[in-house]
Amino acid sequence: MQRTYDVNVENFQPLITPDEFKDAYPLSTESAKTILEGREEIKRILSGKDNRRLIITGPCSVHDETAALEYAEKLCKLREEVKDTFDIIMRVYFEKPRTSIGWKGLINDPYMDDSRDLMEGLRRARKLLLAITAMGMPTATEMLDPIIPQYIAGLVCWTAIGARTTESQTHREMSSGLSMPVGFKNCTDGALSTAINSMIAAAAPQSFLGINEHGLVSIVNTKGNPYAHIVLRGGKRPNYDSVSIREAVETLKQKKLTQAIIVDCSHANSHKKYQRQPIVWEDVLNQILMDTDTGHAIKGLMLESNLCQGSQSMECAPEDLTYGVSVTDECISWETTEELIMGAHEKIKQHQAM
Ligand SMILES: O=C[C@H](O)[C@H](O)COP(=O)(O)O
Ligand SMILES: C=C(OP(=O)(O)O)C(=O)O
Repeated sequence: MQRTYDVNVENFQPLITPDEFKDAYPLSTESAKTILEGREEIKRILSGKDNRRLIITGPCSVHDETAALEYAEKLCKLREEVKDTFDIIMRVYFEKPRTSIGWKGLINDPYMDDSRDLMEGLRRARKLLLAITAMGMPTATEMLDPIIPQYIAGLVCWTAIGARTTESQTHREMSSGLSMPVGFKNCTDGALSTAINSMIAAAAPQSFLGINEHGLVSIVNTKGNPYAHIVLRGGKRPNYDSVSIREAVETLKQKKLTQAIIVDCSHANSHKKYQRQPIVWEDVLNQILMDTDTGHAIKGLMLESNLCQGSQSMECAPEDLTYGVSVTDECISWETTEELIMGAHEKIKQHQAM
């Protein structure tokens, strides 16, 4: 009889189980300390127990581990310098959600040649997260595939659910079981309601299908994630201005949700132009310095930043790419990043001394 299932599947390639994988690339004591302390600091900031703000900064996507490590080293030093005012977390993004098609990130296609060696991608992602957390740098990523967390989520301090998946039940269920605070982006058209509904769904206990650490397909029963929050990234129009932030605060209040907002200075808030990120940054910083309840609700800022500014096309061979330049969205340079963060640190210090 003609097959009625898997008609469009080319083949299945079994993976090693999450526990075998974690045994091969184990968590060190230093990394465990960074992750556990990093998550606690984020929770304290989101809940208002710590007055500092979060800065989630780093490349739009990691495609070159050497450049990511160089960035992490610089960021570690900066993190130490501004630790009185900010808690810096590094964007270490391996999964890229595409509007239609395109490179889906280091895990999906680590050789960037469409060979799609996911096992190698997972290995490289885990090794990089281990190296970055061993330096003492807390990590942020976007979780897209619902199986991947079993392989790497133990090394992540903050997770985003992106604008393209914020309305997805699968991602809300997954978030309800994740071990770290999860930020839900508003959806691509700018509607807040999808992210607000996500926060409610993620905070609730859920039951769904997943895999356990032995790789067994299982019913996953979760407790709910108490640290789900909203990330404003713009939509049809930017939403970092004080009127938009006020609207978000009022909506969170009405729904009796924690008034904790992270503003993404990139994406639709900057029309994906790296030159506009500093404009958004300064505006949001001024709102924070206003000491109003909207300013207090802004718990963090996100930057897309790399060693060098701009972006490059992936049309050339991977070895011909320019070092330290994004292959996905445009990023600000390291120099601009340092200038923005140091400038904000000084302004907050002066404000506190007044
Ligand atoms: O952050 C990255 C991109 O904005 C996201 O992956 C969508 O990219 P695309 O619209 O180029 O596919
Ligand atoms: C894809 C991203 O953002 P968004 O979901 O807001 O487009 C991202 O931060 O890499």
